Amino acid sequence: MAFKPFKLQGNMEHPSTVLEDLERFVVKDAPPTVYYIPDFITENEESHLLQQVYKATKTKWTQLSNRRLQNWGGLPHPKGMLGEKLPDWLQKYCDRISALGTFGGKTANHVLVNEYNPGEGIMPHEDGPLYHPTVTTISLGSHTVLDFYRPISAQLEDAPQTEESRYLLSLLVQRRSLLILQDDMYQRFLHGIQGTHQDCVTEKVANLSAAGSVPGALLTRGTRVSLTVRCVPKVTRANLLLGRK
Ligand SMILES: O=C(O)CCC(=O)C(=O)O
Ligand SMILES: [Fe+2]
Repeated sequence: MAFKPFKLQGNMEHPSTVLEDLERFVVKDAPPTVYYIPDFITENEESHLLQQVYKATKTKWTQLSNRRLQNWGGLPHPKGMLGEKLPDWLQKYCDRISALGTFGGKTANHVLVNEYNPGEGIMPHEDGPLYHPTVTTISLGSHTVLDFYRPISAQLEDAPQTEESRYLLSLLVQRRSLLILQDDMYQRFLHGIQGTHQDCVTEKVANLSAAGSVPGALLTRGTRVSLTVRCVPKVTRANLLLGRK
């Protein structure tokens, strides 16, 4: 496939118009709603973003058992996030993604940077209620496969629910793509990434053709850095926390 960077002029004054433009990127074989936009950023932007991520001081990283992360914008909290100004290199992408109408006219103010080495992943989880129910992800450096699961249900039958039995579908997320999850794919289903070195592409990958792959393909993972761009609607200012006007 010829390399054609994604072009879509976002317009914050008419976010719904732009969401209509996004319709051609809807993944139809998945529950509502997944938008998968290949080549959302150029190769130059990808290397620039990776440079910025790796410029951060060592203390900016939090090492977890199966990945490491940087948190930008503040720590989301039920009582409100104490907002921190985003660096320009992240603000630019928050603005660009928000201009697509993804956050209902609001602007993203929070970015989680996750780094996964081959063999690393993230347990199935929900992103929860602290965010506007939309998650958008830019992938850098390598593809990954994101797996979706039905929630554990209160059941009357006796069959135990395994991760395998709850498995719904997968999305192949290529480097430089933008993934947008909303509605049931945000609110209802869980998502996770298996800690493997290679992905075998199956028919359960709902965005096969958009991601330029075929069933049976074997994809070797490199180090992937993801930028998870979200909007935390409830933000507090330091003064408010200190009881000042
Ligand atoms: O790296 C990804 O694409 C997923 C990250 C994720 O699920 C999260 O940060 O909540
Ligand atoms: Fe998540």
